[in-house]
Amino acid sequence: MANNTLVIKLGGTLLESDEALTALFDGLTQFLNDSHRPLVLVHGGGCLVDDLLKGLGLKSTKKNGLRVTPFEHIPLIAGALAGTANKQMMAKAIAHGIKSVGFCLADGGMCKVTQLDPELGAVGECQPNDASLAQAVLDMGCMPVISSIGITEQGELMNVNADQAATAIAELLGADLVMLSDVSGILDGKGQLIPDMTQAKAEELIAKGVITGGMEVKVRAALHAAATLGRPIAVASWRYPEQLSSLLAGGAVGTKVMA
Ligand SMILES: Nc1ncnc2c1ncn2[C@@H]1O[C@H](COP(=O)(O)OP(=O)(O)O)[C@@H](O)[C@H]1O
Ligand SMILES: CC(=O)N[C@@H](CCC(=O)OP(=O)(O)O)C(=O)O
Repeated sequence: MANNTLVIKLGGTLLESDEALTALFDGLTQFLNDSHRPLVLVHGGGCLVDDLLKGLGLKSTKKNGLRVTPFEHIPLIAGALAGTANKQMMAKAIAHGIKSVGFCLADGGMCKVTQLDPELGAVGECQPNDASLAQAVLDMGCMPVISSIGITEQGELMNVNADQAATAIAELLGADLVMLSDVSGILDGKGQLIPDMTQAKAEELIAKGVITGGMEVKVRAALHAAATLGRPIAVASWRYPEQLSSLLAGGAVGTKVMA
């Protein structure tokens, strides 16, 4: 049987606008009604973490797009991502009549998470592991809503970049992957949308400093998923929900990342 599961990664800045979040869920509801495809959401929430840490007078830095996460910050970050962000996404789903279940990467052993680099602190690297819980939830007609908090085999909480988490979940389920961010796709040095992205082109633009920070992490994650899943990964905006059905039908919206 063909697997037509779709994983959508939602960038956290979406949570800063209730209007944009509602419009996006209107589009998702329409998509679910029209296509009846199993849908999984993986979400970020970096902006919520920024606000929380700033409010508490704590400094937070990023290294190559990844948040340096001192172990004393991880309970707060887990609260913002697996708590606030996850439940705000679920709340919007429920208000749209979409039955959903909120998870982190550790639930049911979905993903194996290990510490990425001691210099980054409690930052995790994520591998797909056990699909049975997510699949059972999809088979029940519910939508998994997954945050990027993971737990190591030693029982330590880890902060995983949400693009890397979405890639692992798409690989776990053999699903299509669409990454929705606050930009219309990958942009060139003049701010113009690049319709197609390959590994070679990405390396060139990263070396030139055109693709930086969070987008560098996203592009590398998308290239990884495109290679392992053998299909293009879309990077597009959550700002234009009216383009969602065309995008989800494989139309030319945003950037198509190919291995
Ligand atoms: N070449 C590029 N094209 C588009 N965005 C870029 C590029 N280089 C850096 N960026 C930055 O990457 C951001 C998107 O990454 P990120 O903030 O991690 O998004 P999200 O939270 O949606 O995952 C953009 O808002 C932009 O500031
Ligand atoms: C390690 C790391 O960088 N973790 C991210 C997790 C959240 C995230 O990726 O959120 P967005 O998708 O909204 O950017 C962070 O702490 O910001």
